[in-house]
Amino acid sequence: MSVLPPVRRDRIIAQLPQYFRKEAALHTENDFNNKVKTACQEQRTGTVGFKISKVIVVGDLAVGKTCLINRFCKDAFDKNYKATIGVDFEMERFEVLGVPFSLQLWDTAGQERFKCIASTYYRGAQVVIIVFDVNDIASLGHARQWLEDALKENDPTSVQLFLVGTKKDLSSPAQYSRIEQDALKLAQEIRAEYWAVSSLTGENVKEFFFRVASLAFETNVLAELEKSGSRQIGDVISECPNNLSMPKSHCAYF
Ligand SMILES: Nc1nc2c(ncn2[C@@H]2O[C@H](COP(=O)(O)OP(=O)(O)OP(=O)(O)O)[C@@H](O)[C@H]2O)c(=O)[nH]1
Ligand SMILES: [Mg+2]
Repeated sequence: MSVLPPVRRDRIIAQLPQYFRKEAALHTENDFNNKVKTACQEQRTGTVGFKISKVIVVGDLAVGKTCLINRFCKDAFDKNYKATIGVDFEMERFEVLGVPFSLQLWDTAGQERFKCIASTYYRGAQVVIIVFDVNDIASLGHARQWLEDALKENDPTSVQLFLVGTKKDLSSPAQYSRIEQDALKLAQEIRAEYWAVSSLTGENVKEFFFRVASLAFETNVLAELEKSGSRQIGDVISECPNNLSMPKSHCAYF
């Protein structure tokens, strides 16, 4: 039997990391959902501790998808461009509110000729991260197409979306604030949470991935609680004679 090493100390999340911009956040609560906190304290998180959530990272070629993942996972930055061919992935293990939780980060190719291979890996994603370069308005314009492609393979109602602008270090404050207006507008329209980062300096990179891990974790725990809640109700109903659809407390049989 293989025993996993403990989660790295710098991957422990004890509090909900805050959003980047209030106008485009998946939610604006200051803390984890109370039901989630209680479930974690009482160790009622079901299978979440064994789960690996799939995250796909998509966007135009050379916008900085690989660098973003490498900055977080390896704390490294390469200034030379090496196109991703097809896909690549990294595993990241976290501990959220004392519960182990893993993200599988799929780095996909932005180049048209590799897109076909990459898109076969989109299926089963819980999180979709659409990346654009804050210095290249065209890459923001293509975000909708990337989203459409990613959602073809997934259930749009259950996917958590993030829109991330990269290479913030190359942009002047004035240039940046212009593109941010457009990015915020798009993020609101597609219901994505917006972030701007620099993989060169590391600005906001860890904060961003901690936010992704936390929101994915929270959603998983809530889904698990809902599932176990409906299972209990379902079990009780099936024990009632003559298919009487009433809760156990109201069932004359007991
Ligand atoms: N200054 C700066 N350069 C960056 C940043 N992120 C990426 N780059 C550079 O942008 C180029 C492309 O980065 P990649 O991460 O390889 O781009 P990609 O999106 O993975 O590209 P594909 O794999 O072809 O889809 C490289 O030369 C990186 O060094 C950043 O935050 N700041
Ligand atoms: Mg790449």
